[in-house]
Formats: sequence, structure tokens, C-alpha cells
Amino acid sequence: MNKCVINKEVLRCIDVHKTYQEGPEDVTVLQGVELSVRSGERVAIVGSSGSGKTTLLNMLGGLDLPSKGEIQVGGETLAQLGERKRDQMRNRKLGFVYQFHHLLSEFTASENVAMPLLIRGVSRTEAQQSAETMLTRVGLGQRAQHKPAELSGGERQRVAIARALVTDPACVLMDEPTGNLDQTTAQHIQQMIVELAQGAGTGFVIVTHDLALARQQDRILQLNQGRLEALAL
Ligand SMILES: Nc1ncnc2c1ncn2[C@@H]1O[C@H](COP(=O)(O)OP(=O)(O)OP(=O)(O)O)[C@@H](O)[C@H]1O
Repeated sequence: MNKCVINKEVLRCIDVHKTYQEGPEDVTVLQGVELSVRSGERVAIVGSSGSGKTTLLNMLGGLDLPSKGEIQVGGETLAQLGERKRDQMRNRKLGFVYQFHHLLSEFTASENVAMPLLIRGVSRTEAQQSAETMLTRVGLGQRAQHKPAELSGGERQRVAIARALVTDPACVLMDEPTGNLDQTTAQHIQQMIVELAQGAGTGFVIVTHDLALARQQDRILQLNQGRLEALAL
């Protein structure tokens, strides 16, 4: 839990390029992205629609590999790990909050949040307890036994946030984390982000169109023409 004692680099991109070669024409989205995120640091990434934010986030999380360049998580290069090791790395070091939640519909909120702990081999009782503590933290203690279909969009979003945080990851990758939330709930989530960054040294990469959210982070980077540049707001 002493991640903040040593201010270490949790995530790094070195000259990252990405070209999609799936259609009739190649689409180059990233052209030399450089990024370093240290423990306890909160970085917002903004950019116009189609600028490549989701593409970058997927690569930071090891869901896709760069066409050129390198991504390091906790000092390890993702492309050099086999698929199984990459999965382990995702589970141990990263937390994800996707735009579309990806909750498992047949499981309760509590079971969804417990899932990454069960994958790690934590006992069912312990995983369930941690899940319920985390759900209470995001204001959903009363909804722990509900299935996703019985929750509102904002509540599902908060379940996804609880699931990303329950493993105490070194770095959390968030795609529009407050997209479906009212201002008060969004502010509550922002407070949690700050507490985790300062208390546990968790690093955050937050992709958003919400400039109010972006302004509350330590740094704002804009994805423009395939590169990240500092934005002063
Ligand atoms: N699998 C794919 N094959 C081909 N092109 C793709 C693929 N995925 C994304 N793209 C293209 O890459 C570009 C960047 O897409 P991406 O989803 O990363 O943008 P974004 O900045 O997240 O956009 P938004 O803010 O609208 O979510 C777009 O032009 C998109 O059409």
C-alpha cells in the first residue's frame, strides 16, 4: 500500500504509433505519442471525436498493441509479454472504467465488483467483503444485490468504477468516467479519485470530453494529430 512513498513511473508511452489496416485504406491514428504517468498523478486526456483517445486507452491497457513504439506498465514492456502475462499484468496493475461499463448482466453489482479479485485467487468471502466496501464507497451499498438491468445508467457507471478500484491497482484507465452522472455524483467520484491518488498513490489516466472534470486533474493533455500536447486551461 506504500505506492506513494516512492514516486515511481506507473505508465509510459515511448513514440507510440498506431495505424489501422482493416479497411480498404490504412488509417493512421497515433503518430508518436509520448506519455509518462507517475504514482499518485492524475492525467486528463482530451481531444476531438475521432482523435484517437479510445485507441490510446486500449493500448495503454494492453487490449491492443502499437504498430510502432513501446508501452510500459510498471517498467515492463507490454509487447514483450505473452498474452497470458499481459492478462495477468492487466489484472494486477491496472483498473479499467470503460464507456459502456461491460458489466456481466447475470451477476449482481457485488459479484461484478468481486470478479477481478476472484480471478486473482482471493477467497469468495474476502472478495465479497471488499466488493461491498467499495460499493459503499461509491454510494451504492444499498444496491449491492441488484443486477445491472435493475440499476440506472449512473449507478452502473459507479459499479464499473468500484470494480476498477477494488484491486488497488497502480494505475486506473478511465474512459468518460462521469459521462452518465449528475454533477453531485460526478463530484463525489472526483473526490474519490483525489483520495486514492493522494492516499494510495494510484495513478489515473482519464479520457474525457468534460472540461470541468479535466480541469480538476493535475495535468491536461490534448490528443491532436496523433500526438499528445500539454494544454493549459
Ligand atoms: N478497429 C478499427 N479499424 C479501423 N479504424 C478504426 C478502428 N478503431 C478506430 N478507428 C478509427 O480511428 C480513429 C480514432 O478512433 P477512436 O475511437 O480512438 O477516437 P476517440 O478520440 O476515442 O473518439 P470519440 O471521442 O468519438 O470516442 C477514428 O477515425 C476511427 O474511425
